[in-house]
Amino acid sequence: MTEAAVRVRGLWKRFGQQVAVGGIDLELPAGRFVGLVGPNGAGKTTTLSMVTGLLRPDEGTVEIAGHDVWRDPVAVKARIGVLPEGLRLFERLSGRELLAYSGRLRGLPGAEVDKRATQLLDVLDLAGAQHKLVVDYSTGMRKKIGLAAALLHNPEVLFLDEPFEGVDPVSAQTIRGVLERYTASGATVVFSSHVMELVESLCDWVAVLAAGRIRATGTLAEVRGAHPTLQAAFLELVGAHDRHTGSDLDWLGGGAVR
Ligand SMILES: Nc1ncnc2c1ncn2[C@@H]1O[C@H](COP(=O)(O)OP(=O)(O)OP(=O)(O)O)[C@@H](O)[C@H]1O
Repeated sequence: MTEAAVRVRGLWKRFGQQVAVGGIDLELPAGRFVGLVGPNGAGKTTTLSMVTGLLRPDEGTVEIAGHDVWRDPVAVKARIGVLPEGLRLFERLSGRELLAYSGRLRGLPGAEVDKRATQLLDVLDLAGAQHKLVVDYSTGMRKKIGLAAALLHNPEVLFLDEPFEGVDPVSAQTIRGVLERYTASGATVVFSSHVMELVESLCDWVAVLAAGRIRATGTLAEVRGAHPTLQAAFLELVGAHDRHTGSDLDWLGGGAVR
């Protein structure tokens, strides 16, 4: 049994009366492609923010590769890469300058940063736009340059919050290829999504979150159980099958003006 990449115990976060994360225990195995899935407002972003040291929990602990996120932040930050939701980048740098800056900030020698940046820009199909300012990048290009910056120091664990949102199928395929290559080398990817088909096709390990609590964890096959798809299992786990489907919106559609 390999060491857990991420170990979360008793994690809580409240925003006023709102419980965003209500006591999460979670062990994410190393070397896996892990999907953190849940409906809107389930607490995925809040959980990932606490796990990566961006938001202080009210209660609970998080360890990454055996290091406590809040007691040993430098060791943790050296081992992780993060592509957060609503990624903020230095807009007035070019893509290449942004990578040079990230690499030097991580303590990599200049020549190594140059080499890795060239390779990442190439693989992510950004070589042609490397001298363009980030402010002029499209949504997909921003995700890709953010991913390159998060990978440059070769982290053990990569956290991605909705990495495919706003990304066209070609760029999504490119990102996917890079992530598959990365996990094949033994690294761990943890990404959040509410797109079940994507999680089902990419992940081999899944944690289902709803209303701030973990509803199921395990391999894709374990979480799917007897259901034909992860989507069907997910709808049952989050209790969505009970929800009304808009049958009382009797005024909607048909085009008739009343
Ligand atoms: N800074 C904040 N202040 C107040 N409430 C917050 C804050 N951040 C999150 N919340 C609330 O906490 C809950 C969990 O939000 P969170 O963004 O973690 O969910 P999510 O699963 O990432 O959702 P989505 O898929 O829609 O991005 C929601 O009810 C949200 O309104």
